[in-house]
This record gives sequence, structure tokens and C-alpha cells, in this order.
Amino acid sequence: MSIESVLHHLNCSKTVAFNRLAKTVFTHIPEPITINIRKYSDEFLCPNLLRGMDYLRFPQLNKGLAFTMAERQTLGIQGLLASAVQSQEEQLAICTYSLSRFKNNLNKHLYLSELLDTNERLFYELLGSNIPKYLPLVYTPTVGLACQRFGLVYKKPKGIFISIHDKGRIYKILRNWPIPHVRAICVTDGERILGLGDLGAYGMGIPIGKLCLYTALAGVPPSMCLPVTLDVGTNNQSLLEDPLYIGIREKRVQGCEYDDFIEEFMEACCEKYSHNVLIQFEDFALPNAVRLLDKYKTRYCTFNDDIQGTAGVIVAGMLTAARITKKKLGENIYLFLGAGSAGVGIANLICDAMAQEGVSEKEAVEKIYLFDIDGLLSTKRPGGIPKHATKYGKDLEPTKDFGAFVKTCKATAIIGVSTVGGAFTPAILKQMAENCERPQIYALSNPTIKAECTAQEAYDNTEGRCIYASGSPFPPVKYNGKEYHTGQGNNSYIFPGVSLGVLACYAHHIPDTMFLTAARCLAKNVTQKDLDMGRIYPSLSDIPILSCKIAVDVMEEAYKNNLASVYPKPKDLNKYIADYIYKTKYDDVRPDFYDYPESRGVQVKTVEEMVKQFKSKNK
Ligand SMILES: NC(=O)C1=CN([C@@H]2O[C@H](COP(=O)(O)OP(=O)(O)OC[C@H]3O[C@@H](n4cnc5c(N)ncnc54)[C@H](OP(=O)(O)O)[C@@H]3O)[C@@H](O)[C@H]2O)C=CC1
Ligand SMILES: CC(=O)C(=O)O
Ligand SMILES: [Mg+2]
Repeated sequence: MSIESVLHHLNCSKTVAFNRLAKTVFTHIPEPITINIRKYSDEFLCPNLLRGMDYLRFPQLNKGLAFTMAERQTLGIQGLLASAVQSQEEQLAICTYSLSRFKNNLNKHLYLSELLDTNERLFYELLGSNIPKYLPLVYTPTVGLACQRFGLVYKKPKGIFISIHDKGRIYKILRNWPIPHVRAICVTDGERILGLGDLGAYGMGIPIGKLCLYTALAGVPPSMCLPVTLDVGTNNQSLLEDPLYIGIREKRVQGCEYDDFIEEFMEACCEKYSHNVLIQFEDFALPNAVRLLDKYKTRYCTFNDDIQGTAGVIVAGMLTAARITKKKLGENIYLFLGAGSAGVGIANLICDAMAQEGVSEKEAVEKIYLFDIDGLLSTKRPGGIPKHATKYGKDLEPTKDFGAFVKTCKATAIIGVSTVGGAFTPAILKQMAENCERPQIYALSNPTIKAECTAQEAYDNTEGRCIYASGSPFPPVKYNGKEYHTGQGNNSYIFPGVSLGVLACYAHHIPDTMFLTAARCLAKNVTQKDLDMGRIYPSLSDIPILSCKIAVDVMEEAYKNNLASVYPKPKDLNKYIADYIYKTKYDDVRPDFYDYPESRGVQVKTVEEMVKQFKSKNK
């Protein structure tokens, strides 16, 4: 049967037919049809061609029982929904209640994931209604658990898997993503998922979670976002033997084959989605993370969140801490447990921030000490110093005794990015309290079980004098009859806002300086009330507003340095950003991906316009 006769038989437009029957029909059609598939898939979800049922089936359009009677009649979905008409507020209340009935966080995560598959705007409305409560369910720590159980969690595609066996066909695979106007990609190869190690294709939970935060925390329209997992195998033996494992059951590919694969991926993304598509690298293992960032940061619009985003949030914390300690950055001694992507990324940005205080690079480096699994980065140690951290090598005797070194170097700030839960022992914390009046303790490893110490431990062992932040959230600390709400030193304060700014002005590169700009903007927005509560970051609920502020600062910097591509420069960047962001309310928006066909010259009608037209026709 030819495609034309299939379509004739269906008696409906080609695009609709394709959308509805792509799976059942085209899978049986021989190869030449792929040319047509490309053409049709570009028209996917064109609003004028949607059928009623599609408004219930596509989470981007679905409003569930919130479709009014008039809408139901216009769209041809009357009877497909129960008679009640609910407001979005009522739906929100029902979701809040439903979610509260689950006792287990993974089940809550699954509920939210299904809501996202059903009604996208309601999902984001719910997240936005209480960010501190819901963020830990879609992000760290629960996302770690979801990744570990991804074989059970995985139901519907929320992103693209590209395997090493797809080499030579990456562009074609990207074309299969149904929404053509992707602007931001978050990609992982699953080798270092949080502090949980190599989770292979199960790592997909991370790009999905990070891109959820693009929307929930910065209002980036979800249809612009594409999560990608590059499945190059896994060296995790238990996954290779896990019957539920969803990735390829092979050892990781390395060397030239890996590099060529990544190169093809980068090129394919640009070919498919334009040259300034933003590509965020997430949770790559150390050697690849550093190498790929160096290789691509001047060639593509890309950043590595673990290196640069993390650096931004921690330097912001340190700038805020300076308000408490009355000491400049250059007057501290920094000691890192962990000299990987996050550790060296933070160290480098501290140096950049000190440079702005007038401290020379040599002096800055002298104030920073790093430990990795082999101990202090000492020029005298047998294995030498990893290349990415050479400049931090100290001409000191090698030691593996981190605890003793806290005293030797008189650290005023310790930064845990080691993946070793509990590594900041009570003895270490007590020593920090002896080293200075207000010791800074950053226990940044994720998820919660990997944190180098809890918030309560930090307070208990420093006479309540510490300045503390952790990568995953901890319950409030009780100390000396007072309650403290410590902050989350997590890159989620930085990457959504930076990405929003980059996307909004179509910046073509993302220099390191943008992360310092973001850090300064974040630090500036910490209030005295935050400090009094014991946190060096604003409330998590404030992130959406902060992201807009960061985006504006990032755009200013992009324009100043000729990195932006939207000209003329918008007169009022605040307004430009406010107009740009995704709105979750049913009434005051057209569903997100209406925007794209319109921008391609397709006549678009909102549901509201259709209702109006319907009413006037039926007068
Ligand atoms: N809060 C946040 O926003 C962020 C938190 N993180 C968290 O930080 C942690 C590290 O991430 P990342 O830097 O990307 O990971 P990497 O794998 O790049 O680095 C880990 C570092 O820890 C070192 N290490 C491992 N075990 C020990 C040990 N027993 N003693 C001393 N050092 C040790 C490693 O040494 P070696 O290389 O020699 O093995 C390496 O230097 C993760 O848990 C991650 O979740 C990461 C990014 C953001
Ligand atoms: C927060 C984050 O990016 C990480 O733990 O890897
Ligand atoms: Mg990460």
C-alpha cells in the first residue's frame, strides 16, 4: 500500500494522519518514506491540524476537567471528560492532596512524573506553588533514587537515547523528537550521576530533572528543552547484570571512538537545531567533563554545569559569607575534599573572584588546597597531580590525612565535593571552629547520603558558629534553643538563570565570566533576613525571580561582549525576559508550543480565540 493510498483511505490531512498513525502505519512502510517523515514531523502538533482527542492526549495542551463546556464543544471532546468543570486552582488542590497521600518520596516522584505526562501546565503550576517542598521530589535527593530505579520508573519517552551503535545516524535520531524547535539540550553519558557513580542509561533521570528546573525555576518554555542520554555502555557490573537495565549491555566505549561520537553529536545538534542551540553537559565523569568543556566551550554554545554552575553558586555563597565574616575572599584559606569537576571548577572561579579584588593569580592559588582520593595535591606525591588541577599542586610533603591538614593549613573554609558521605567528622568540624570565628562548611556532595556532614552535625561541632551550606536539603537545625534553616549550595540557583539569559538573547558562547556575573547577582540578592535564618542563599521559592535577574545580567554581559544575536538589543531587558517566560496559568497563555508554528508563519488560533469564533458562529 502506498502512503498516498493510506492517507486517502484515512480521509484526513496528511499531517494529522501522520501524527496519529506514524507508529502503526509508517513502521511498515519501506525506506524511501523517511523523506516524507521528515517533512511531516516538522509540522507535528501544528494547532490548526489537531483533533479534539489530541487536546487530551498531549500534556502540553491538556487541561483535563478545566476545559470549559464551550471549549469541549468547540474541540469535539464533550463526553470524553466527566461533566464537572474544574478551575485550575481546584485541580491544584486535588493534586496537592493526592501527592500528600504518598508516604514514600519515590512514589511522589512517580506521581509527579505522570502528572507531567498528562498535564504539563498543571505540573509546573504545582511545582511553582511550593518550590521548597516539591523541588526535592523532582531533583536531588529523590532524582538520585529515581535514576537508580530507572528501569522501573521508565514509562514514556521524555528525552532521546542515542547509543554508540547509532554512530553515523545521530542527526536522523534527533529528527525523531516530535517538537522541532528545541533551543536547549541537557546531555549526560551517565558516568557520574550525582555521587552515585556510573548509572549508564539510567542516568536519563538527570537531564530530565535538570530541564524540568529550566522551566520550574526560570520559565524556559518546556518545548524548547530536550533531555539526551548518550548511551556508550556502562562499567557498572550490577547494571550489566540487572534484568531491568534499559541501556546497552556493554562496557563503556572510550578513546577515539567516544570522542568521534561526541563530535558527531555536537555537530548533529547544530545541524538540526541551529548553531546557537545551548548544550548543557551534566554528570560526565571527570576526565571527559574537563576535556570536553575545554574542547567545546569556544566552538559551541555550551557549558558544564558541574564545573561552572557549581562554581557560580559556591562563589556566591562565599561572597555572602564575606558579609558575615567581614573578610574578603582573599583573606580566607580554602581546603577542598575532592579535586574533580566541581572542586576544581569552584577553585578556578574563586581565583577569578579574587582577581577582581586585586589578588594576583599566584597569591590566589596559594590560598587554595585540594585533596583527591590520593591525598593532598602535592608536587612530591608519587602519582603526580591530575592535569586539570596542576596549578594547585603544592610544594609540600604528601599527606592523606585531611583531618590533620585542616589544622596545618588553618583552613577557614572546607568544601566537600568528594562523594564521601560523613567525611567531615566531628573532629574536623571542631578543628574548623578552632581555626576561626565563623568557619565555612560546604558539604556539597549529592544526594543526601553523600553529604560530607549534615547541617546539624556542622552546628553541633562548631558551637553553632559555622556558616553552612549543603548540596541536598537538610531539615532545620536546632541549636541552643534556636532554629536555623541552612541553605542549599546547589547549582540550581545558577544554571536556570544563566540558560534563560543565554537563550533569550541567542548568545553564541558562554564564557566563564558569565558564571561570576551570576554569582554576584545571586549574592546581591541575599537579605539580612536570610542571614539571620542561617542561610547564605535566598529561599528556594525566590529562585524564579532570581533566575530572571541573573538572566538580565547575563544578557547585559552578552551584549557588552558581542555574544548576543538578538538585535536591536531590547530596550527593557526586564520586560523582555518577563514576556519571554513560560506561563503556567491556563487563562493567560496560549499553550507553549503554539509559539513556534506562529514564528514560522503558520496561522495560529488560541483555544480562547476558537471559542470566540465558535460562539459567534452559533449565535
Ligand atoms: N551541590 C552541587 O551543586 C553539586 C554537587 N556535586 C557533587 O559533588 C560530588 C563530586 O562531583 P564531581 O566533582 O563532579 O565528581 P568528580 O568525580 O569529578 O570528583 C570527585 C573527586 O572526589 C575525589 N574523591 C573520591 N573519593 C575520595 C576520598 N575518599 N577522599 C578524597 N577525595 C576523594 C576524587 O578523587 P579521584 O579523582 O582521585 O578519584 C575526585 O577528585 C558529587 O557527589 C556531586 O553530586 C557536583 C556538582 C554540583
Ligand atoms: C547538583 C549536581 O549537578 C550534581 O550533584 O551533580
Ligand atoms: Mg550534576
